[in-house]
Parts: sequence; structure tokens; C-alpha cells
Amino acid sequence: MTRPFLEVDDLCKRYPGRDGKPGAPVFDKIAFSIDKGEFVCVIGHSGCGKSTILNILAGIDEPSRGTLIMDGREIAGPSLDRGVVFQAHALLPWLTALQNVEFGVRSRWPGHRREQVREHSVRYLEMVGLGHALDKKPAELSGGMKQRVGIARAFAIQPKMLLLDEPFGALDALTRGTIQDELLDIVRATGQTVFMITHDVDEAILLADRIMLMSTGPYARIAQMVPVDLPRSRTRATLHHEPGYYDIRNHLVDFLVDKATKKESVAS
Ligand SMILES: Nc1ncnc2c1ncn2[C@@H]1O[C@H](COP(=O)(O)OP(=O)(O)OP(=O)(O)O)[C@@H](O)[C@H]1O
Repeated sequence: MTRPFLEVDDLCKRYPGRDGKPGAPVFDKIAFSIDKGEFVCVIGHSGCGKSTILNILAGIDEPSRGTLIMDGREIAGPSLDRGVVFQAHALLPWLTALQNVEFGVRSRWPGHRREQVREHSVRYLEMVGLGHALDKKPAELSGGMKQRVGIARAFAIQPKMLLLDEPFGALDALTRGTIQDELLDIVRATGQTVFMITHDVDEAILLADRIMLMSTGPYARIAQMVPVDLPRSRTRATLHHEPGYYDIRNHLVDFLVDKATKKESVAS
């Protein structure tokens, strides 16, 4: 039997309490797997530990207990195998859009010639519609454009897994929709494996193959894994016409307004 691409088992995180002793676990007994090429979204109330799980997957935080295996190897520290995009862009302000992407590409392939690095970086910036803004610095870009540069940089290093922490959270609805479409196009074209946090149920239904619902913390758990069995060809424009869309949407909203906070309803 082939093993899943990502396997997370028995994950627990405690932060120190006020007295310096370990506090109650934010989440406990978190176990899930992701197949190669799968898009998984995680939804749960504020504070249940979504970002902490993503940071542990990124290798920039450590679990208090548990194992994480990606592509047969234990996750231990950050790696260019995992590309991360946060809600607030993390671009280097003194570099242009192109130089920000080139920076990542050079780290990934130190042996590449200058021209190769440039061509590769330009291609990814063009994919997110920024071919015209290569030489602009972050301060000259809108919020949506900055997030696009971050997405281009993450995709350009061709990571084995992409980790997205509410990447569109700070954007207006129109820009958000456009970038969702761009992300969907690139993910479909590249078969990228993605783990993404969102608070937006429609965004999750549009993008995800499965949606991981978390109960509230402390002691947050994975309450349900909801498969999104709608055609992968779905788009923002067609989503609400898909049979089954409202069933999934109602299920997610009911969970968030009710079950997420009820410990006894949470499956182990
Ligand atoms: N460095 C830290 N030290 C102590 N507690 C922390 C630390 N980082 C996070 N926490 C706590 O862990 C819990 C989970 O935080 P986390 O940011 O992972 O939640 P989240 O589900 O991503 O929330 P949100 O949806 O609001 O972003 C919160 O109660 C938070 O206060």
C-alpha cells in the first residue's frame, strides 16, 4: 500500500502558561493525511490552532508531541520543499517584485545562470498577472499585487507542498475573487499539493478537495473531514449552480455556528 504524501499523527501543542508551566493543549490528537496533488482547506474558529499547525508543517514551530512525515521524511525545520504564503505579505521592501521572486529561485537552484533565474521568475509573475509590474517595489504595489508576488514566489520554488495561511484575508472581495481564480488555474496546471487556512466557506468549497473542520480550543480536535465531491472544473461563476453545493455550504455553516464549540459532538 502506498503511503500518503503527508502524514500527521498524534499532534499536540502546548504553550507555556503564565506560571511558566505548560498550559492546556491548544489542540491535541490531531491526525490527518494529504495525498499528492490534493488541496486541503482547514476551517475553524479563531484560536483553535490553525496557524500553529501550518507553522509546524512549515517547520517554523515545533509540536509538543506528534509526528509529521512528508514524502517519506520527517519534517524538521524549514525547507524549500515547502512554500509558505502568509496573510500579511513577507516581501523584502528594498527589492522589486522580480528581485523578490528571483531571491527565492536563486536559493532553490544556486547553480542556475542569471538569465535562467530571471526567465523562471518572470514566468511565475506573469502567471499571476504581474508581467507589467516586474520592476515595482512593494511600496508601489497594491495589497492584492503584493499577495500575488508572494504567491508567485512560493510557486516559483516549485515546493512539494504549498502552505497558505489566509492569503486573501486582507483583500477586498473583487481582488480576492480574481486571485482565487488565478490560484485555481495554477494549482490545476501544476498539480500542486496545498494546505490552506481560510475563514471563507465559499473559498474552501471552490478550492478544496477536502475541508478539515476543527473544533474550538483548548483541546481542539479535527471534528470532520468533509469531501468536496463537486467537479474539479468548478469555477467561481458556476459554483453555486453545482448540484450539492448548498448541501456542503449548509453543512459547513451549521458546523461553525453550532457544532464547532460542542466537544461531545466531535469525532475522534
Ligand atoms: N507564541 C505563542 N505563545 C503563547 N500562545 C500562543 C502563541 N502562539 C499562539 N498561541 C495561542 O495558541 C492558540 C492558537 O493560535 P493560532 O494562531 O494557531 O490559532 P488560529 O486558529 O490560527 O487563530 P486565527 O483564526 O485567529 O488566526 C491561541 O489561543 C493563541 O493565543
